[in-house]
Amino acid sequence: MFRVLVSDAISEEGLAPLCASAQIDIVQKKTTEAEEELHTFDALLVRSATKVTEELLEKMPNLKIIGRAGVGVDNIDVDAATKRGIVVINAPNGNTISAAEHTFAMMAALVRRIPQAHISVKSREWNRSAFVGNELFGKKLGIIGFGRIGSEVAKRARAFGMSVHVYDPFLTKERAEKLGVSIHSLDEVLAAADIITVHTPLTKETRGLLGTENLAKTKKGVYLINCARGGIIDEQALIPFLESGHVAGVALDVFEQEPPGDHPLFAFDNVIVTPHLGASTVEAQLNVATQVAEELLHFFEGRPVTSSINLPALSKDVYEKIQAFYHLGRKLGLIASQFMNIPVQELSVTYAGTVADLETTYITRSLLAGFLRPRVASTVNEVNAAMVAKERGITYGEKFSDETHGYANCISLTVHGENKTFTIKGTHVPNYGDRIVHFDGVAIDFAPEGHLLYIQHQDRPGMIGKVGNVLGAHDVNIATMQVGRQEAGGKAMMILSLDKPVDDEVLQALAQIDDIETVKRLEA
Ligand SMILES: NC(=O)C1=CN([C@@H]2O[C@H](COP(=O)(O)OP(=O)(O)OC[C@H]3O[C@@H](n4cnc5c(N)ncnc54)[C@H](O)[C@@H]3O)[C@@H](O)[C@H]2O)C=CC1
Ligand SMILES: O=C(O)CCC(=O)C(=O)O
Repeated sequence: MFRVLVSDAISEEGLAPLCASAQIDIVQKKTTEAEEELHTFDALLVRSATKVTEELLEKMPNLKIIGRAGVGVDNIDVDAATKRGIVVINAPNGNTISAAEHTFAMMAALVRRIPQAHISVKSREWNRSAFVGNELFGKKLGIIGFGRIGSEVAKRARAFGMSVHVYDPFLTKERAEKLGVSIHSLDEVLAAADIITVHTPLTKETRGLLGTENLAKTKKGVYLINCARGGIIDEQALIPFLESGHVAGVALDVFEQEPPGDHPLFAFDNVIVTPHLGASTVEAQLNVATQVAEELLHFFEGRPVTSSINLPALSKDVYEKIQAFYHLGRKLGLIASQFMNIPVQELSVTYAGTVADLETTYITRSLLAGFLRPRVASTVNEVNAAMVAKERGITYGEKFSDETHGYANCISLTVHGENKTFTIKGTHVPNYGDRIVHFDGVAIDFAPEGHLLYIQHQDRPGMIGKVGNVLGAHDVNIATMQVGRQEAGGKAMMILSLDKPVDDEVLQALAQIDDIETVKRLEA
């Protein structure tokens, strides 16, 4: 049974698939009301009201996934979640249309002074000359940030006969041409636009993007709109530009502090505001709730999630192809880590054959997580493996090669320790399973499963019998045994698969046999 805490107002209809699952127990409460049981939840579902801080995560040690029913994840400490191996997902496009329509509604309201006129008429006034506005037709719209919402705003602007000037450093020429907009530098957009609307995430680069310096570059009489995130337009910096009339009007749906309280901008008649309503439509809320609910179900069923913030995106098709290698990678890392139970500096992974054409980043993350698991006390998985490796000074890299050693695919892991280097190679055989085909310089063939025992010895007659006798005397049954050697009479090894794990006493008894040099327990 998985326990899900829904701590913000999320569409009940959208959550229905989760509620219907017999495997899922849903609790709808604010985190502050669930203090006593926070440690029991596997998943947390939020909108923007819940602040998912490091402190909250500390109280939720069982948490595996955080779902944001919306786009912006700035209310979630994603780094802290990543560090703990918690997957963060969002609903990237469920509210795009609503946010674009709200932006457009704000734009029309701003240039036609609709909110001001509305208040005036309801105050029993009839002052038509006080509310002369501007047409949108023929105006230049500057869009900063041309992702999902920015591009939907552009489509609507073109339908209104506006020309659209875009600044987005990541926008390709092809996409701009397809949507009938022109790409410009930020300065060009600032200088040309009659109306500027921002649609970027709030990042180090975009915080204060429209501050004093850039506001001074805008056209006199410009209108500004922020329906993205508070702080992209610097609220304090706006004040002198509104006082001087340089900025003709501002529409804000979002604020640096939400709720904004008694904000100095509210004193300006030409500043119109809404309380973060961009996504507040029945349709958007149903969409985002349905998207995160479906993703959560996939996650709990062990299927891939497609909208994770802290994992590489993985479609169902790709997941199905890499699944087998993902498990093989995990086993290679796990076995190598136990074999090289010394400090290591570097892991080098080489992919050959069919696996080299797949999304190997995921496989490498899985291998890294397998490698780190015996070494760290906290949770380590593909979400935080790269971060944990970095913290421990372990670097890793991927290579591609043609050397498959006769197999259709081969993953090779070389671990570099201070005075020792170790290589393990594995292959996945469809309908048969994973096989380790090379272990520390010796060609061998065994399944990386269960309780394994590695014995390195001199190649002498009678070794197998001696090992069998010791294990038999300790009531340990051998399921399979594979032997390999570099050359006759030289270094040889046995890999045994046992029905139960062996204790230190058995290891010591085996190590005392003449010609046995090393004995290691390996759990896979
Ligand atoms: N008011 C509301 O209720 C809602 C607000 N939002 C917010 O709207 C914003 C946009 O959302 P989406 O379009 O879905 O995101 P998106 O990720 O599809 O698009 C963001 C765009 O910003 C661009 N960008 C990033 N850094 C930039 C920079 N320094 N300068 C210029 N462009 C930059 C990116 O290349 C990308 O094209 C986000 O902040 C999101 O949180 C989203 C939904 C509802
Ligand atoms: O959940 C909401 O209403 C806010 C939506 C939003 O800002 C977002 O999706 O980024």
